[in-house]
Amino acid sequence: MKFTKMHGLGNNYILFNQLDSPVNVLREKDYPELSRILSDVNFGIGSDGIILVSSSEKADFKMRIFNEDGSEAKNCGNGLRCVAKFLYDNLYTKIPNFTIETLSGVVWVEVEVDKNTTVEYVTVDMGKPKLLKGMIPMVGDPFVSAINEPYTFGETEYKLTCLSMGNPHAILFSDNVHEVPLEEIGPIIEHSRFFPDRVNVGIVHVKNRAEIDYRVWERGSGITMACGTGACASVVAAALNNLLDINQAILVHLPGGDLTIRWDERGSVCMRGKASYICHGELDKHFRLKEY
Ligand SMILES: N[C@@H](CCC[C@H](N)C(=O)O)C(=O)O
Repeated sequence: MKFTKMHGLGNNYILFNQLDSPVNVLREKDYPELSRILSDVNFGIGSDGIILVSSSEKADFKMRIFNEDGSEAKNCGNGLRCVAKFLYDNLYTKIPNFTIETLSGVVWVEVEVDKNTTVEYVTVDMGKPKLLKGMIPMVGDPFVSAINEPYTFGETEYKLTCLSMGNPHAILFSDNVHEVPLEEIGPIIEHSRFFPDRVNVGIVHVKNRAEIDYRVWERGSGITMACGTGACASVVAAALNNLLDINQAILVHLPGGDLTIRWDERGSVCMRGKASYICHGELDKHFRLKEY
């Protein structure tokens, strides 16, 4: 089983290309375990999860993503940019814009190549944010949204703005993204009773009306260097709290680098950023690295 390890701003995934092999050596029930084993930084390869790329009946290609803990997510912004780069660089498409099916729907991507004609930047139309509690999902009236609503965790109250970008995000605002102990409150909020499917937790500092800082605790993976859907969710959350001017490109600073996000309130959220290779390799039938 050949793999390619890639990252989008340090958010790193082990990608399995299932486009060429009609006989899939992996079975559906193997994926969660494979993700847990390979993601382990001490005994595996080390990653935030695995990504499967295959053909689709609804779009040009299909992507599935499993977190480090083996849970399957419906969407992954950084993963989509990696998959788009992989597909174009490896000549699975010669057209710079194409569609990818995810479990949360079909997205449109566009690649920009550098002077070596390999993909440098990818823009993804991440679709419309889902703002109603029932669609996130979170507890409470399913037909209202959670904008700067107080929630208590233990002794501490946090004001959360929650929405789904295909996967659920809870955003809280702070004057400094490093001031809030994300390692402590991330898992508490992720597993709290307010979010039946758990949640990704983000801290946002609004620097000015076109620029934010963002740190994330990812559902199923913990602290990561970046989260694409989370960056989109942060911009939407800040706009809903009237802290940003929408209909313009917002610069999002993440620990692993920058993304540009644009949300037209009537429509989709568009994300533009880089994707990169880390290494290629091969696994044996016990999911261990093949040595050469
Ligand atoms: N890092 C991703 C999101 C991956 C899935 C997430 N942890 C979840 O379970 O919802 C991104 O770039 O969007």
